[in-house]
Amino acid sequence: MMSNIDTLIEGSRELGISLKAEEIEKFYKFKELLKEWNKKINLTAIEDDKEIDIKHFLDSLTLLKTDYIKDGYKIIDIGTGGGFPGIPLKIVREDIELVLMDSLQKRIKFLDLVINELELGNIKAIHGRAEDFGRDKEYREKFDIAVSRAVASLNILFEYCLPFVKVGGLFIAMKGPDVDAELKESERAIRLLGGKVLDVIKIKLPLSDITHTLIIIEKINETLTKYPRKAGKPKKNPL
Ligand SMILES: C[S@@+](CC[C@H](N)C(=O)[O-])C[C@H]1O[C@@H](n2cnc3c(N)ncnc32)[C@H](O)[C@@H]1O
Repeated sequence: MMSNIDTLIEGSRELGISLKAEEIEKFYKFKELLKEWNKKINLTAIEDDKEIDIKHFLDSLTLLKTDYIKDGYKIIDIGTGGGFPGIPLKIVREDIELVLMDSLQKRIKFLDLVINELELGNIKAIHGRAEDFGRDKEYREKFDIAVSRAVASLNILFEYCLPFVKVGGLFIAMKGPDVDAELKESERAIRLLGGKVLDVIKIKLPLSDITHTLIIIEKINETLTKYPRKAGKPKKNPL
């Protein structure tokens, strides 16, 4: 059986990424912190080493299978939880400027510790709801790319995420294998928020038979000031 580190190395190679020794060390440290803190606060249901590698680390890195993430881009990870996909992305892409956002304070506290221990630069973790930050002028339409994994269904997620993206920028939703129905139901939301579907990419997770989907939305118009609506409203009454 492959050892822990082999899964990560082999799997990232399958994604076209060749990890440096110090990056592997950071993944390893991150995993130890994740497992340790998961005993105290709920961060992930996945606890097996190999599964963490595949379903958290490598899944996050599938973003780099696309060439949408350009050098020095300013990126926000909305509803990052235990740091996915943001932390793995930052470990291998020092060049990007990253904001991690989550509405649970305990998870932000954990991420501050991870950022510190892994000595990651040009990154911060902020506590709050997407609906509130999306109306804050320091964050609204300030990002080249917004990303989000496992946070809400698409019609809700677009209202959470598109307000952060600059016109000309992208929102990348990381989803499971079947997205057709969800995407169809969110056509109106995409349009109302100033977006347009640019690409739908199916990616097989390395060393597994799981297929995931990256939905790439281009921001073609400014988002109307009435969006996002008040905290809780997008989920209660999706567009
Ligand atoms: C199921 S977890 C997914 C975490 C991570 N993205 C992952 O894929 O492992 C969803 C996260 O989104 C956060 N969240 C849910 N609604 C939110 C909102 N309106 N604004 C900010 N964060 C939110 C939750 O606190 C939770 O940490």
